[in-house]
This record gives sequence, structure tokens and C-alpha cells, in this order.
Amino acid sequence: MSRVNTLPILDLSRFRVPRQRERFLAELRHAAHEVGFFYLVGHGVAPETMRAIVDSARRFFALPQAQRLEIENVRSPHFRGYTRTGTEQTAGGADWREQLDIGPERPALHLTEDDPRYLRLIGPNQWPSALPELRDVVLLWQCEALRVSREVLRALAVALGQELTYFDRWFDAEAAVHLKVVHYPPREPGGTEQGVGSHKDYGFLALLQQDEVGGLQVQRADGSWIDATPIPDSFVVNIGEMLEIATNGYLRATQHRVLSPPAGVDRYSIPFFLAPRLDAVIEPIDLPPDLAAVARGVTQDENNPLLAAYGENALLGWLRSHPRVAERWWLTPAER
Ligand SMILES: O=C(O)CCC(=O)C(=O)O
Ligand SMILES: [Fe+2]
Repeated sequence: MSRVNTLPILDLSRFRVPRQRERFLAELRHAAHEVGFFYLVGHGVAPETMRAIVDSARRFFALPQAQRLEIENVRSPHFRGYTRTGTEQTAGGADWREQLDIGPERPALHLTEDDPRYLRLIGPNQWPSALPELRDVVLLWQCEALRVSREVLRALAVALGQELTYFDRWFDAEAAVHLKVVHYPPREPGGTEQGVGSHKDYGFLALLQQDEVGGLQVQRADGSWIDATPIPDSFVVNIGEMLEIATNGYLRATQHRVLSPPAGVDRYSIPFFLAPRLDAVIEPIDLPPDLAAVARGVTQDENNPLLAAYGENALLGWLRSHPRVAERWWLTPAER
């Protein structure tokens, strides 16, 4: 097999043009099966919307630390809010990035002991009082990212021989979103190069807006890395673990990581994650025989078991990546 050096580029607008649709679907199927990662253009998100969120990110991370810490995620049982540099854990190491985690705008539920514990992930966001415009900018961007990623998911359903709306059974548009506004500070002399450690994403798919700096890398099957060099006005899309499970490994959830920018350079990115409902139990898709014949089975990683119930899977990920929130709100005294 030839060795790919760049990620494929897909133009989503071709999905809407009847004459181009079959060809687009074949390319999408190939990219999602072989690499699990691709650039997306023709998505229709206004350049101003993409620019506004990066501007807001710069302004937020330039606030005095005391103002960022007003909305620190340790104040939220729902893992929402600001994470300081070096406190998030991935692949057993600390990530050299700070971020704002934002989910669906919903009130917390009144829960009893008998409810599944992952329902406590539902709850309000925290917004910075020093930058009130951030909320509107982020919620508009979130709305667009949801529209685009749902269209990609629909295209994937068709590419897998299913109805356009196949994935809707596991889906609740109001609940399905999570995004991060991320700042990767420059590498420090003698410091770590781990912007974020190697990992796969949990949900159906991720849609990433990155600035012009670069640093995202995607792992090939032989363990080497491809640079996801920034392409202006594009998103980077990758397959999440739930699609790997649903397709018995026909689609690939690929390991990826970010290397810290060099001295003097800051990187900003906004990853968006499209997820099933928390209570969804993902079942295998009845794939067409030619696709089923080349499904590789689901990769089992003992550090990261793939569980069928999405909410439990997501919760384990949150607990692992944010130990301070876990300790404060989630672990019993015996577990601490
Ligand atoms: O910032 C990036 O380029 C990627 C971030 C990422 O993979 C993640 O947060 O899951
Ligand atoms: Fe990721």
C-alpha cells in the first residue's frame, strides 16, 4: 500500500450536487476507512465566524489569570470551564495547553441514587464575566459546527450503504455537542513537547478548526506520524471511537497528538465533538458485504476500553483527563 504523506481533502458541497455525489461518497468512504482523518472544505461556514472565534480565544487567554480562574472547571461537576496549562492528562502525561470546555447549555438535572451517574455530566456552562461577547461568538460557531458535522455524519451513513438518517436513532441534536477553545503556549526550554498526548476521540466524529501554526499529527498504521499542516478555511475531521464500534472497525478512530509550538509562538484551535446521546448503546451496523469483508474488528486498548454505553465511556474519559474535577465531585472517599 502506498504511504500517504498528507491527509485527503474532501469538498462537502459535492455531497449536495447529484452528479458529484457518488464520487464524493467513494472518496469519503476511502478517507474514513484508510486514514480516519481528512480536511473538509466546501462546508459553508462563513470566514468571519471562523475568524471571530480565534479572535475571542486570543482575548480570553490574554485575560489576567485570576479572571480565567473565575470559571475554572474544578467549580463545575460537569467538567465545564477553564483548565489551566499542565493540569489535563492524556496518555499518562500532562498536556501543555489551557482550554475552555463548553457543552450544551442546559440546567443540571435533579438526580437520585438510581439514575446512571453519567447524567451528572449534563449542566450549565461557565462563561467569563470579563469577556461577555465570548458566549455569543462560541454559540454561533457551535451551531455551525453542529450543522457541518451532522452533514458529514449523514454522508457517512450513505457511504456505508445506510439511509441518510441512520445515525439519528442514537442522536439528540440538543445534547450532542462539546467543544473546546484551546491555547497551546510555546514550548519552554527543556520542557515537554506534549501539547496534547496521543489519543483517539470518543464520539462519532470530531471537527477541528486550527490556526496557521500547525503541530497536529496523525498516526499511520505503522506508527509513524503525518503532519496535519493547516489549510486556510478548512476543518480537520476525524472518526471517533463510536463509529469504529458501530462499523466493527471498518471506519478507523485514529490516534493523534499535538506537538507544542516552538519558543515565541502560540497556537489556538477549536475542536468540536459530535456525540451520541449519553444513554445510547451503539450497535453494529449491517454493512454491505463488500465493506463487512474488510472490517478490521474493534481495536482493544486496555488503557482505554471501548464500552458500548456512550455516557459511561465519555465519563471515564473525563475522569481520566481531569483528575482534579474527578476528585472534587465524582470519586467516593475510598476512591480518592
Ligand atoms: O488542537 C488540536 O489540533 C487537536 C486537539 C485534539 O485532538 C483534542 O482536543 O481532542
Ligand atoms: Fe482529539
